[in-house]
Amino acid sequence: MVELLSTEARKAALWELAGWAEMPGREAITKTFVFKDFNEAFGFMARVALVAEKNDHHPEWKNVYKTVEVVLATHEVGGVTKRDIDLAKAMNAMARQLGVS
Ligand SMILES: C[C@H](O)[C@H](O)[C@H]1CNC2=NC(N)=NC(=O)C2=N1
Repeated sequence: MVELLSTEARKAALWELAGWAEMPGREAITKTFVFKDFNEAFGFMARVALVAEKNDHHPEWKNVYKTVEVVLATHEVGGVTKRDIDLAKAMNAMARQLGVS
């Protein structure tokens, strides 16, 4: 069973995750990505979807035109685990490949 990160571990991990923040009122991390256009935003989501399926760990996200709002938490344990940190890192890398920080 995957373990919840301690508060200090979660905060330390967030230092390394450009643009990610704790979600107010919920143990989760969140980031909003803004892309050049819808095509890039959806291309990002398609790439992330493949990684999420491979890792069996999925984001909660909302896409409006060129914006993708993402929330990551591990539902099985009701909070933030290493899986969320790893997916956030992967998302930042995939966004950077599209020229978005
Ligand atoms: C059955 C399946 O393996 C589980 O429901 C997986 C799927 N993807 C998941 N994604 C996330 N974010 N949290 C989970 O606990 C989770 N569990």
